[in-house]
Amino acid sequence: MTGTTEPFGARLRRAMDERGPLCVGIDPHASLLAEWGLSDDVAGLERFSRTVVEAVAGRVAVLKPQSAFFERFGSRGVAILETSVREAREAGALVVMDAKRGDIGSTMAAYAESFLHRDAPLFSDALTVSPYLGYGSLKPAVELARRNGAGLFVLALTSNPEGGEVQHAVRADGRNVGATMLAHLAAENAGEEPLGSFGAVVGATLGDLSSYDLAVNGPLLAPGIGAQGATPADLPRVFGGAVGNVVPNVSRGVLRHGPDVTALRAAADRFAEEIRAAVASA
Ligand SMILES: O=C(O)c1cc(=O)[nH]c(=O)n1[C@@H]1O[C@H](COP(=O)(O)O)[C@@H](O)[C@H]1O
Repeated sequence: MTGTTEPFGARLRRAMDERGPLCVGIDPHASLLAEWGLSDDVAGLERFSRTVVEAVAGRVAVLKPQSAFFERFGSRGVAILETSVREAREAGALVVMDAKRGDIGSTMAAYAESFLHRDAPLFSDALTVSPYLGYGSLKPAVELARRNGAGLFVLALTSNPEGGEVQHAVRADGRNVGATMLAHLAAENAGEEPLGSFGAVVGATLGDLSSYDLAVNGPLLAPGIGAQGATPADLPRVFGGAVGNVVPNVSRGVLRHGPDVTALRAAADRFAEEIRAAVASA
């Protein structure tokens, strides 16, 4: 299969192999707009996003716009998000929309239509979703993603210290909630080659995860490198044998080098090289 009907997992595997697995976040924090000498308004947002796309969309596998920073500006911010998604995809990057959606099934279907329907203005290659209304509540998103060659990243073991109170909670069967989400994803991706389209979010900050079965036959989006303290060198220790399926995300660690396009590119290239070396050493 070719084009957008080819499953996300296959497209992602190819992009990771060709470009390396780095995912750069487009996170236009107000503080970064200020550091870049931009105004905290729609014009500043547009300049910021355009610059990031121009700098890295032609060289990294994945760009991950964080929707909240665009929604902050209302409909005009969302219009810029639409443009960023389109331009990043045109430049050859896959786009993971970081909107962390999650709701009861019927409403989840509408969220899925917003990001995973090919005719939607915000159609993205994949979407981050929260399974904490129950993994089954995500079913409409799973089904629409499958039909459209898109993917999901399900929050399983998040990078923030507060996540443990939910994700480490132990169920009656002795398995914790995060591990349960990983097991659902492994079932979703069973038999898919070269890689399933349903990934987990697993923080790079979490230390040794050897008690978890990370072999979900899908990508593992790993935020936490850079500003949250993890480094590329941590990846083999944290992810063990699953490190080859890890998509490490760096947002502020790259973005703080802007607004100069060359400096942003150089920062992304440095992370990409450190990640390549770390994965190769595993
Ligand atoms: O889903 C995510 O991307 C995500 C999950 C998670 O567990 N932790 C986490 O930091 N993120 C996102 O990853 C990005 C991390 O940004 P930096 O800390 O600046 O690299 C932000 O956009 C977060 O919203």
